[in-house]
Amino acid sequence: MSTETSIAPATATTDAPDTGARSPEAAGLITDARRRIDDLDGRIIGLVQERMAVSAVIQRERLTSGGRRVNLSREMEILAHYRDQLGKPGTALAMTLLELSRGQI
Ligand SMILES: O=C(O)C(=O)C[C@]1(C(=O)O)C=C[C@@H](O)C=C1
Repeated sequence: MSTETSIAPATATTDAPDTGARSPEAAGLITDARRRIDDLDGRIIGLVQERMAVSAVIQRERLTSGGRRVNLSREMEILAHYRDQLGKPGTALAMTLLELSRGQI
């Protein structure tokens, strides 16, 4: 048996992960765009973790000074900001960020 028969052809469609595309061109474009999305997601997660750390500093300072962990008027500002920029789903995103940053209330 020759090696040629046992090796799959190295085309874009066979090399790419499942993209759902129906042409090598579309598969290539989708694979490149998915790499950018993976990179953006990694940066977004890093920013969320940075936000959590900054929020923890604020909360610790307020608690140590005798205040409360939560500041609802500030949370309303943040929710409004996200809603203004992203619409209704922005509110849900901000609520998730707040929960990640200060836990459930
Ligand atoms: O801005 C503050 O005062 C914070 O404590 C930060 C933060 C936030 O993560 O955005 C966290 C808890 C508060 O309830 C409000 C906002």
